[in-house]
Amino acid sequence: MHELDGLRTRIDSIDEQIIQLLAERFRVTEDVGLIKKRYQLQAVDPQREAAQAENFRALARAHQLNPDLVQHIFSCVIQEVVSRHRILSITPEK
Ligand SMILES: O=C(O)C(=O)C[C@]1(C(=O)O)C=C[C@@H](O)C=C1
Repeated sequence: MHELDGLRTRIDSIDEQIIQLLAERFRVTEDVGLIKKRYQLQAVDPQREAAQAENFRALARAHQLNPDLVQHIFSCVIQEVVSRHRILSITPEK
């Protein structure tokens, strides 16, 4: 159906943009991980995460999204970042 195809094309394009931004975010957090390793900082920063959570929820509400859903999505992303930082911290330098 032509009507549906047009909408699906837009969805695919939005999904691609989300993935590009996600990849960019992981590149930035990789740099954060290197700094944390250099200064022997903890992978998790609870204060920073609490501030981010407040911001995510406010942004979600401003965009008429479910704050719990947005929080959940970012929690998954941040969990992956923390796990990468932990691996990086125990990986010997080349
Ligand atoms: O800002 C940091 O300290 C990060 O390591 C990045 C990040 C994030 O992905 O946003 C990940 C883990 C921290 O607990 C807080 C935030």
